[in-house]
Amino acid sequence: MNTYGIPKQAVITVAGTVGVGKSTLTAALARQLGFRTSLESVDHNPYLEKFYDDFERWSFHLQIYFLAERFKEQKKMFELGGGFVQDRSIYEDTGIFAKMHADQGTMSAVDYETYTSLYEAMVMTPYFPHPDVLIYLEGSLPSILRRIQERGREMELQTDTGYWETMYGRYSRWIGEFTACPVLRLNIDDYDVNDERSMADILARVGGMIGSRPVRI
Ligand SMILES: Nc1ncnc2c1ncn2[C@@H]1O[C@H](COP(=O)(O)OP(=O)(O)O)[C@@H](O)[C@H]1O
Ligand SMILES: Nc1ncnc2c1ncn2[C@H]1C[C@H](O)[C@@H](COP(=O)(O)O)O1
Repeated sequence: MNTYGIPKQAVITVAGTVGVGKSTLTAALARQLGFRTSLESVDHNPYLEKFYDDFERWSFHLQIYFLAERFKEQKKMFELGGGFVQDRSIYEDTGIFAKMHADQGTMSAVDYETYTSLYEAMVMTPYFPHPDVLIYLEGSLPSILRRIQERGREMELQTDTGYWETMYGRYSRWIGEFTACPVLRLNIDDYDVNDERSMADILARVGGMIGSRPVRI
């Protein structure tokens, strides 16, 4: 247990829409806590650029790839006994991305069914304890679009703004119904990743939420 009341085997997940600041906050919190990070790899993803080029053709491949990557990360966190800050949850892959593409017809019904049954089989394994706290990052759509712009990933810049707007709306509804673990909602205007006190304040709130609840790993 550290000064924030966060057990050393805890798993904290940072969730939120593309560009909101998950990776940046994940790194800052892990540094402050002395935890490891579990990060999404964009650079080595063999499907992501193809997917942005042609959603219909590559949706299923990409979702299976992300599922496999998340599963490997999940297994690693489990085997190392926790102590991780994780960039994005598996709940978002299924509850936001896969569902959005299935609903808008860029993933076929049969592919979505296959994906969902694989996901359900995976979460039934012992490697899938829920995170101790999920930090949900939120902010205004213009601020988030600005961040996507400034980060400058070509494939995202070439994607229609409507895609990010739809995703933004889906995230807002999704988090309102999310019950898998305790949620700390954090507005992106209310913290500074370069300020230790600001990070300590977030961690104290996380510690308060974990409180005496048993850590699952
Ligand atoms: N607290 C912050 N203040 C200002 N800019 C930020 C902040 N957090 C992230 N950014 C910038 O916003 C962009 C997206 O951040 P990133 O952490 O990659 O988002 P995500 O992982 O959610 O896609 C990056 O250019 C990053 O430098
Ligand atoms: N499950 C996913 N399906 C489609 N696209 C996804 C999924 N998970 C992440 N992505 C995309 C979105 C971004 O372009 C990159 C990285 O996400 P970020 O929110 O910037 O960490 O991958």
